[in-house]
Amino acid sequence: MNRRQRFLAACKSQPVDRPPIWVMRQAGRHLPEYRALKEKYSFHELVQTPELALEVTTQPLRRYNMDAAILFSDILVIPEALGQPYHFREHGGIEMEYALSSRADIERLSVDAVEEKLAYVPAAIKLIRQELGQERALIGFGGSPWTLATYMIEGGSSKTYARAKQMFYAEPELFEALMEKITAGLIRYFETQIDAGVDALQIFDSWGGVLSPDAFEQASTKWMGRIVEAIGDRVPTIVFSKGMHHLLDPLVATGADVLGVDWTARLSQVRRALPDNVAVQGNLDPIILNTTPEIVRQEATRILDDMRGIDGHIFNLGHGITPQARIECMEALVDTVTSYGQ
Ligand SMILES: Cc1c2[nH]c(c1CCC(=O)O)Cc1[nH]c(c(CCC(=O)O)c1C)Cc1[nH]c(c(CCC(=O)O)c1C)Cc1[nH]c(c(C)c1CCC(=O)O)C2
Repeated sequence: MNRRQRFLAACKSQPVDRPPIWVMRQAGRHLPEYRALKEKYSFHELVQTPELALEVTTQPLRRYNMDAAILFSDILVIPEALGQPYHFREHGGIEMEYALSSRADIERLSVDAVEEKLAYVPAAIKLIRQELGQERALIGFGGSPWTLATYMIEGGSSKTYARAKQMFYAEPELFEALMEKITAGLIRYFETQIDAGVDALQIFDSWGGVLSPDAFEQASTKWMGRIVEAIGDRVPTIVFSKGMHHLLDPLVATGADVLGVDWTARLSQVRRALPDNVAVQGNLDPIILNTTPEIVRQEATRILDDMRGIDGHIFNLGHGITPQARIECMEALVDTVTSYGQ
């Protein structure tokens, strides 16, 4: 069983020799070689130039013996392709060029140019696929419609999500019109990723956790379910809804093969509460990677022991790695998981 096969088997809850591992946001600021590239190129240049996206995607694989690569890109390329560009704030966080507020703003968004505007993505995927061969899995991704809507309605990163929630509750028709457009754009985007050669797709529902249970179904999982249905069985799907492991029914109803789980839940309990054919991905607290290799080994082993003998586990963090993560800690993590049980 090679690394790609191990990853794909775990996605389908089939038995594997050990859990496959990859790390959310594995490419990026914790790597000195990424920071060196950022001296020369902007984030947008890295994302939009296939050769540079290939380089950044494969940087973590050269250091760590990971089972899967994740395409280097961002969830915000979809709002950008629909007509709402993004930038970075001086002191962290996202700033959209404007905030959506009226029907006219939403009508102006167009899904027609998604393939053309994001043509650099399949181009990068083909290069990465060539480099990885069939040895390691390649994961494509996008944001969930709800998570993207928060950036689009708030006009950037938000602490309260008040404007997005207000539109959902008080202007349901407007909200639906926006969600229809985002979802249609995402489906076209995911299809181009599949055609270009990704092995699996992850939907990042990073801000699902700010919603009430009923709103979570209406504003988030309903739309993710449409996307999963459109993807069908062409590639496995992973839905990561941060902070939502207490609402497994709507997450299972999306039809996803794998559910991402954050660090606040005991993974074996979540897995046991799920149907046999729904796997879990997670769930080390990312902050542990800022401590010491000894602590990382101890905490990763706790998760591995907890999941011992249970099929359908992809090892990952409970959310993205932080820029402060130490290389020695990442090495210890990957070593602990890849040598487990041998
Ligand atoms: C919410 C979200 C975004 N982008 C993403 C999410 C969902 C994942 C999550 O919940 O963690 C997803 C994402 N963003 C990036 C990836 C690359 C693939 C990977 O290695 O996982 C992925 C999967 C690169 C990136 N995306 C970004 C960086 C850092 C850019 C830099 O080099 O400064 C990277 C490597 C920028 C980004 N993009 C976004 C934010 C909030 C930021 C940070 C802004 C800041 O505070 O500086 C939006």
